[in-house]
Amino acid sequence: MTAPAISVTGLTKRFGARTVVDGVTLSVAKGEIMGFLGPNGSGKTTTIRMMCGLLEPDGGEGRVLGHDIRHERRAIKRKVGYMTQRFSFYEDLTIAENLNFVAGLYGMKPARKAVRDTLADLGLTARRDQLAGSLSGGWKQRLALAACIMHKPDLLMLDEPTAGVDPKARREFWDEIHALADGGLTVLVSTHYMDEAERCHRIAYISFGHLIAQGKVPQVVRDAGLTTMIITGPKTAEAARLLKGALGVDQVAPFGATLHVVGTDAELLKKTVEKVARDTGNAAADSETSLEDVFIQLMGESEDTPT
Ligand SMILES: Nc1ncnc2c1ncn2[C@@H]1O[C@H](COP(=O)(O)OP(=O)(O)OP(=O)(O)O)[C@@H](O)[C@H]1O
Repeated sequence: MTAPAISVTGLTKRFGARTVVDGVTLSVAKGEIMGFLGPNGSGKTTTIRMMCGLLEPDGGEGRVLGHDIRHERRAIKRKVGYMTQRFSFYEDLTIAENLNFVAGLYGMKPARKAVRDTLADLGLTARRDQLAGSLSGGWKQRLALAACIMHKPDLLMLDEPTAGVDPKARREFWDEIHALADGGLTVLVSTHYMDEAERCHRIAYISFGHLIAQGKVPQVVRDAGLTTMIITGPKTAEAARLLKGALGVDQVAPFGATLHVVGTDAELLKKTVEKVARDTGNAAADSETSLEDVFIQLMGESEDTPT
């Protein structure tokens, strides 16, 4: 078996008196796409920065691409492509000029060939002379990705790469990520989008610096142990009012003309939902629990027990 691309245990980081990453243990196989999820400020970026060799951990240890995360940070940095949340280019330079600049930063020789190959790999050749500032959100992300993979990294760290990008461009971006992973690149990607989480091979969920769930998406959904029911009919708003805070009900959310109701105690939930549906002249039915239901639940639970 080949060594994992990432294998870290007990990763911890403190800023002043605050522990923002607390004992994170994570393993990512070569060629795997690992999704990193969690509320704002939960410690995703900080964890990514420790694993890229950009930030020294206060506790924990591990290896990334075979290098020690404490003592071989330079070697890690060379082999990682890191797309930060606010990736920026020179807006008044063309796509090709921006990539040329990045090739120069990495000391790539011959730069012209590296740029030409990267443009071709990411379908940017036809736009090579377009000014970066005039690109749509989707093409900007593609240019950012091009800049991150030009030096042929073995590991790609993407921090919310598609924030604010439309669904079609996001889908194309993800097709690209999968193509890169098929070629052996390992990808760790943080996101707030459920559809993107579902496109990862595995996901890890972090809350208040703690890793509280990880696995394949169906496994994470199963492990959450939730039951979901839907209510449909003419009076879903009235049903929602009655269900909020009712026995056995943890979440109530309208989705178009239906109401999703989620709880941890299946029996109690069913009893309450069926009664409310009857009383309001609506219909109740069993439904599938979604990943979003699970994340909302995890967020709620961790709010109750902050560390
Ligand atoms: N250099 C720093 N100094 C002090 N506090 C910091 C520093 N970097 C991050 N933090 C704090 O650490 C916590 C975790 O931040 P981090 O950026 O890792 O979270 P995140 O999960 O990536 O959030 P988001 O989804 O909003 O990007 C936040 O409360 C943040 O304010």
